[in-house]
Amino acid sequence: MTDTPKDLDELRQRIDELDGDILRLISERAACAQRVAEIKTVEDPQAVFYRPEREAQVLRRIMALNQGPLDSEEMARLFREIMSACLALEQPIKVAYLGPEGTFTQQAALKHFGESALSMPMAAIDEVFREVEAGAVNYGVVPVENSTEGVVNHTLDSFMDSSMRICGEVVLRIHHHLLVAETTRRDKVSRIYSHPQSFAQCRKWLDAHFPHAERVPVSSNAEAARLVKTEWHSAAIAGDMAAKLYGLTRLAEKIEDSPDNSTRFLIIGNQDVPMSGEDKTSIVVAMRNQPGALHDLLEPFHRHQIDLTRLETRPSRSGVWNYVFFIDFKGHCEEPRVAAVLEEVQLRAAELKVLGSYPVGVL
Ligand SMILES: C=C(O[C@@H]1C=C(C(=O)O)C=C[C@H]1O)C(=O)O
Repeated sequence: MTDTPKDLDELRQRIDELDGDILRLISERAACAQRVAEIKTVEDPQAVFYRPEREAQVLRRIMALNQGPLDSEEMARLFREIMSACLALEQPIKVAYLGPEGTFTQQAALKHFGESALSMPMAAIDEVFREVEAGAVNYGVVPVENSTEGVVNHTLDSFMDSSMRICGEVVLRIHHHLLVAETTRRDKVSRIYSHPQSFAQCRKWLDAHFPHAERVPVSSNAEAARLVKTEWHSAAIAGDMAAKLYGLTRLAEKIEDSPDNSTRFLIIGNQDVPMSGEDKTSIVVAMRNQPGALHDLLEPFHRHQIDLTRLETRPSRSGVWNYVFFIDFKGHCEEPRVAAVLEEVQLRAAELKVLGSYPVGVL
């Protein structure tokens, strides 16, 4: 922009011009993405258009280039939607998530794939796995750990019986609100519905503000929001998606006890994701039950200076090995250093399964 427009009319004219430019550029970008899809289809008629590593690179580049005034995350969010719409031109991506509609998992699915994805609620985590395995959907989204409540065991257990790969991760800041309906008598709230995890995450706030209200655990936050619609003396603890879905208003906002309450979700699919430049790998390892087993398992990571980001233990269900370890670490299995560690672990372990290498969550 050479000279600064001075009055409102001029500014609005300039905005119209810029919108025209943006429109033209987005259309040109969409045409390029369509062309990429055509080339992919010629190479392989069954080609998967969605490329997690490429999308992560696009978003990271945008964040690095951004100079404001919008913050980088906001800018990446806009580009996330542009990519989502471009991809949907070819085929809207189908994503199964742990439902019902209005849960944080749906929010995570849309944050990762954008609003043009078709998201389908499933009743349980193993159903999400089954839908992906059966090819009914392209990907699945399941919660795996919460910063205050810890690991989601169902998800880890599902990986033990499944051949699904991890294709990505997404971290969502979890904000809980106390929600009421238009008909709720706000001064007479005597019952609060929520998911047990959300109750746990808001326990101190509830003790301070609603010590006498009955806390009724239900299967999801969205279910809690639905129930509130029918009862004048009830409130729900749930997030923005559920509030919007059921037309509830916030009696109190962000009532979670820990201000950086977040949940990590995994994207599961049946694709091996190439390197993006900033990746993580997840493995599950069964060790023989003998003294020093955990030390033997971790020693190669230490020696090759590989950063562990998570270690979980689950009882093995086979009975032969007592415990299995879920390990996340920085790096991609195609990197020589990571390949070397995995080879060593393989020798020491009773069983090793690489669940996937995938881009570190960008948004
Ligand atoms: C265009 C491509 O395909 C898809 C669309 C992308 C985009 O709009 O930038 C990026 C990765 C893929 O999910 C590609 O592989 O480059």
